[in-house]
Order: sequence, then structure tokens, then C-alpha cells
Amino acid sequence: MDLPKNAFKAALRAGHTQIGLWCTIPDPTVAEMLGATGYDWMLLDTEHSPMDVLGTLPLLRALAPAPVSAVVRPASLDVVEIKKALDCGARSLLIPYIQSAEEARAAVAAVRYPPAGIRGVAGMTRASGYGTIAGYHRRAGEEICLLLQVETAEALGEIEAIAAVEGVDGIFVGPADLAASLGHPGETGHPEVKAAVLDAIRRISAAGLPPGVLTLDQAFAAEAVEAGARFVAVDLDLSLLQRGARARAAEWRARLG
Ligand SMILES: O=C(O)C(=O)C[C@H](O)[C@@H](O)CO
Repeated sequence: MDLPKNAFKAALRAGHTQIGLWCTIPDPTVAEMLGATGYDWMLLDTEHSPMDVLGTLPLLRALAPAPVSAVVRPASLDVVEIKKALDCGARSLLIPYIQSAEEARAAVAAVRYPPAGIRGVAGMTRASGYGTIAGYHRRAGEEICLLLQVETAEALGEIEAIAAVEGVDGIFVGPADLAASLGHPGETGHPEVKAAVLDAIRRISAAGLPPGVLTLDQAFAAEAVEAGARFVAVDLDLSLLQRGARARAAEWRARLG
């Protein structure tokens, strides 16, 4: 079996904007259904959800036949979590809370086998097609997409240094944590936060990498794309469900007076 291509990595390299959905519901049926709704990528979040890295395995399986790319977010820059996510078959990773070029280099090392990095080696994993992908251990890095998340005022100061680290495929700006770091917790719509996000997107783009962001404000998502964002999560599974449920309930409350 050939090493499968990472369509998400290829699309980012080609400069194609990828529209995403942020997923925190740890249920393969929900993931399978959402996988067929038309998004380019789905973020499986283990940082802020009741799901750990191993909990993404049934979701990765559910999404495998769908025309959507799964991106797994480990809870932190943790070599063991990253190794497990990769062994489970995640090929695109978003690593949160990267503060410096040194941490970016550590993330790159975590996704590469020795001698280039420190990823632990195993044969019978889902990642290697249970040992059937020819040359997997030599070539795995070709199809791994490593995205790093900057989300503090300090990290914004390091964007160019982080972007210069070889092996980084994209940089994501986290508006919620950035808002808190800038002194506006819970206010991702604060003008200072929005300006900082757009400035970060422009600088990441100028540094030669695709920028990413998450926002449920569709007008701001469009501004982010205009500023150069290339992987943009425009909604969240729980928010979609809540909006739909509320709208239906409100409709019937109104009908019944
Ligand atoms: O800082 C951010 O923004 C993020 O990292 C996304 C958050 O985790 C959250 O909004 C997703 O539920």
C-alpha cells in the first residue's frame, strides 16, 4: 500500500482556503454525519472537550471515508500525546500554546522519527496501515501536516521566529486565549483582539505560511480570509446544535403563544 496523500496539507501548500468545523462532541455518529456536510476540515479537539487523544480514534475511523480532512488538537505540546495521535492515524495536528521557536522545534521533533526527531517507532499501528504502507517510517513526515497555535501576546511577538522553523506547515491564531492574554477574557469581538488577530494573520502570511483561525462571527471570518487566513474554522458542533435547538423551540413557543 502507498503512503496516502494528505489532501489538507496539499491544499494549504497550494494556497487553497480550507473551511473548517470545530468538533468537541466525542461521538463517531455525530462526526460521521458532520463529515458529509461539506467542510474541508474538521478539528477534533482534545484540549477543551471531554475527549482525549485516544478518544479521537473512533472519530478518525468514522471520518475516513468522508471527503473531509481530520485535524487533531492534542491538549498540549506533549510528545506522548502527539505520538499516540499519530499512531492512531491522525496526519494533521494542531499543537496549542506554542510560545517560541524553541517550542516549535520541539513540536517538529515530536512528529518526526529519528534521526530527524524523537517520535517513538512502532510497526503495527493504524498510521502505517498495520505495517502495510511501504517505507512508512522513512516517508511518514511527507504527509504529516504540523500546525502550531499562537494564542498569547508573547507568542505574537515570536510569529516570524516560529514561522522560520523548518517543518511547520501553518500557524493558527487562537482568539479566545489571545483575548484573555490581551486583558479581554471572553471578548473575542473586542476591537483590540480582532485587530491583533488580523495583524497576526497578515504577518504569518508574509512569513510564508498559511494562517488559520476559529471564529463564529461570519463577517470576521470573511475579514480573516481577506487578510490571508487559509484554514478557517467557521463554526463549532455544539454551537450549531444549540442554535438549531433554540430556533426550533422558539418557533414553537411563538406558535403556541
Ligand atoms: O484560543 C482559542 O480561540 C482556541 O484555542 C479555541 C478555543 O479552544 C475554543 O474557542 C474552542 O472551543
